Amino acid sequence: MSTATRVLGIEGTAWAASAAVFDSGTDDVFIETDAYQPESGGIHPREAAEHMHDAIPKVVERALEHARETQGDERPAGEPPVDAVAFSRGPGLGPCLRTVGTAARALSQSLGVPLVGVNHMVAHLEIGRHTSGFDSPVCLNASGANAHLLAYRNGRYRVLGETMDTGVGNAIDKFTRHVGWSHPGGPKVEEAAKEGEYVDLPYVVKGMDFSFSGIMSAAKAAYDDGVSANDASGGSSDGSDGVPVEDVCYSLQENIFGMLTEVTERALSLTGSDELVLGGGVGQNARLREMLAEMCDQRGADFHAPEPRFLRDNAGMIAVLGAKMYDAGDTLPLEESRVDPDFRPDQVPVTWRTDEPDLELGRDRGTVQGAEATVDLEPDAGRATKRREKKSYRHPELDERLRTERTRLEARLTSLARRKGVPTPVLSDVDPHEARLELEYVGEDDLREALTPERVRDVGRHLARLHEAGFVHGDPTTRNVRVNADRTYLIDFGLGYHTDHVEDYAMDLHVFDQSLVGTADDPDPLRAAVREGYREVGDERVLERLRDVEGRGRYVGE
Ligand SMILES: C[C@@H](O)[C@H](NC(=O)OP(=O)(O)OC[C@H]1O[C@@H](n2cnc3c(N)ncnc32)[C@H](O)[C@@H]1O)C(=O)O
Ligand SMILES: Nc1ncnc2c1ncn2[C@@H]1O[C@H](COP(=O)(O)OP(=O)(O)OP(=O)(O)O)[C@@H](O)[C@H]1O
Ligand SMILES: [Fe+2]
Repeated sequence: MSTATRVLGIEGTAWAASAAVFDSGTDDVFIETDAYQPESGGIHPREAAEHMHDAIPKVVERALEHARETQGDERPAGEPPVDAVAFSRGPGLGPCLRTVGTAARALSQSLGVPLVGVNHMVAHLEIGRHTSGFDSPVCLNASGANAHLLAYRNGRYRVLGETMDTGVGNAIDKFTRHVGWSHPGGPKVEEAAKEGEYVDLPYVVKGMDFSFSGIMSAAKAAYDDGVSANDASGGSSDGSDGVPVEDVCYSLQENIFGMLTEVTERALSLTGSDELVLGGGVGQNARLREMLAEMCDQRGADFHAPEPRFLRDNAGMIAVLGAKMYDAGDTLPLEESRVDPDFRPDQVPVTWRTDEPDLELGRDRGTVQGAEATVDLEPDAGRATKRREKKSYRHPELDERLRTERTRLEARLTSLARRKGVPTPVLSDVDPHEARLELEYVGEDDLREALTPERVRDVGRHLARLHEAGFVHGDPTTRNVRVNADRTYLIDFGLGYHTDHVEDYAMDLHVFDQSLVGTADDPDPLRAAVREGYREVGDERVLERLRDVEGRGRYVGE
């Protein structure tokens, strides 16, 4: 008797009407996809749902035919060709999800097998874990409607960082619509970029979060009017007065993928993981893969990108995760099988993993590789020397700009913070052109290794003090706080800036919050503590805005 599990997967969250069969015995994944192609503009939810309605029965039939043909002797004729029907429950476009949900329920009934409800974004991640064989990777999901970093901890995939506005593919697609190219835009930008040169565009990261709206408006303006920070060029090759479209495409890729690579490196540094997998349709982009591979290579991490058929939306990933869930007994009663357009990956109880990774978090000595810098630590001499090394994955012009700017800012804000009563290292030397700082060695441990509610409350007070003084830290993570028996120091101010916007203050707290979620087994008491500390010193409106930031449905849609 065979112990292999066979699962039919169905995917239809947006554009891909797809069915697949996964056999855990042979590891074979058969995928049949019928893509929806809008006649003009982007994806129309109703039209897409009609496509699902027409195409799903056909792709399912072909997948089941394949299952029957390869059935072998273990499954007597007359028995169902699969053990379960797995389907994407969300996130995605409501009309599409409902159409596919109905089809999946009907199939589960007619085949007489259980239903498995899969989170599409977790499937994007798990397919990479499956094909890489990695134990506990950080995952970058770069898809159309989403962009986020996930890491497993204590029974959940935690969101370490994410887009504050649109998904990465949707951002690119909006630009290509603006220039009149057909959907999807990603491959066309990739092609055009091959002929492009670098022009300055905005670059926005906040800890492990990031935003695309500023860069996309700037890209459109550059294309329309030639408004670019270092504009010296003439007309564009296609008749408008702006920057040549190839240059905009090239620079969009350099900045957007540079941002994604930077936040990914920060997530590796924060979690202590040395494995990365990529997921989502934008992962098919060769430049993004090149940047991630180079970054991983330089920090000694392993990088895996699944083959393209597993990156873009496909039912193969739904079938593979469906089989793991089925084997764990994680099936879905019909009456609870409602779809959820806003289904977040961190809502999913991870039933199919029993292993808890042991992150090797040790006390740092000698030379430490942060996400941005190499730091020589000499506790006995009381000195830390920080160098922002060149990042070869980044365009040299952008790289130079970021390293110099951040070194200057770190020097200035580290000192300013101390004057405002927040413990920080004393600065003894700074060289912005070499991107080098010499600082006092502070604390005994990173907060990450010594998390207590008291210390976290301290951080809340410290952040409030910075905000009262009109600036943000920019990257307050549990690794950028140093602690000893009686003090809690903030370090690494390179992403800080002056601002009087409540939104920026709330984001600062949100970044710290997400790092707690990413590093603590039981983050809730700590999350409460940071708010208590903040409330003692800071403005209640910031905490109110924080609730808004958290409540924003940033998933799906444009
Ligand atoms: C919820 C679900 O419906 C959604 N699916 C989705 O976005 O489809 P996906 O196949 O993962 O990604 C499609 C996106 O991937 C982009 N894309 C495809 N090839 C690309 C390339 N070579 N370079 C850049 N982007 C590319 C497209 O422009 C499009 O925006 C999601 O996963 O967020
Ligand atoms: N002044 C200091 N005193 C003691 N330890 C320090 C000091 N500065 C840095 N470190 C240690 O080195 C690590 C990396 O430093 P830092 O955060 O400044 O670099 P980074 O590359 O910006 O890192 P990341 O982006 O990952 O936070 C810190 O987490 C801390 O453990
Ligand atoms: Fe997707």
